[in-house]
Amino acid sequence: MSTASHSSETNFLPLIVEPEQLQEHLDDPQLLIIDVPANGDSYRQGHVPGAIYLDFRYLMRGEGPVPNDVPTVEFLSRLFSALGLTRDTHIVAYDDEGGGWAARLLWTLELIGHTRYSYLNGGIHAWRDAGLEESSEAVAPTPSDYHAEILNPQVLITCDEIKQKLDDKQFAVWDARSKGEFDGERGNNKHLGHIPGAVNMDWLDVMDRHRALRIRDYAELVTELGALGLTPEMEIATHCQSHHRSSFTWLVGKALGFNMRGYAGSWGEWGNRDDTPIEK
Ligand SMILES: O=S(=O)([O-])[S-]
Repeated sequence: MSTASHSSETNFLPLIVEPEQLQEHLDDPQLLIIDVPANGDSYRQGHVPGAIYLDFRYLMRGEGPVPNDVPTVEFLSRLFSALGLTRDTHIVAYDDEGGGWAARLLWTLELIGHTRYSYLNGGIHAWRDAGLEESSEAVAPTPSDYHAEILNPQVLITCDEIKQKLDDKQFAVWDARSKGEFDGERGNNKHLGHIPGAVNMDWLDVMDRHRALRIRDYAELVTELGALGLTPEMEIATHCQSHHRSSFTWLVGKALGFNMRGYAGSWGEWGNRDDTPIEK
């Protein structure tokens, strides 16, 4: 069995890759394109040529008090071996919903120290919008022997850490849920509302609906986030209900140069405990 180590350092594609850029690299042997759609039929209907399919449910633990938590390292080792990850693989992830599940995959890779990755900006919608060729042929992965360990634990933030940091002026919480959930008017949790001091920018508002769900203009986003009190110097925890939508805000924050951490427990944990402060 191989031992855990960070991925190779140099990336041949940027963090956020455009369809045309990806197309130029489709034949690169180090490239592993992963389609992780919200709707399982999306892959069958058409995917980027050579892309393999990943069921998004494998990115969460699926059991225990916080089912949306990170899977065990044993599970992640099996998962990434089945997908064929090696230290030199450059992963490009995308989905059919503007980046939520793709970003959860990339966030998980960052957590295990595999930083050779990109997000296909806008996912399959942008690929289609660019008029590029699609395939409907299923691609089988070539398994590897990948040994996962949590090598970048700071990419994750826990409930207790957030509680301890709430009075820290250099710390902020970006709640990626809808306004209704943030205001405590919607949700199926024991307690509704938000983390005290959190700011709300819905993940959908980060996507450009006129540009096939690509990430909106960076300068505009930085200005809007700044107006909410989020700046690149701060440590920012982001969450939603189960760290799916907020994986995308984590990725976008990272692309903008912010210091982001993902709260995997999210409101599924915070809103169902009795020892967490809540504001409405
Ligand atoms: O998108 S979600 O994790 O909040 S259900």
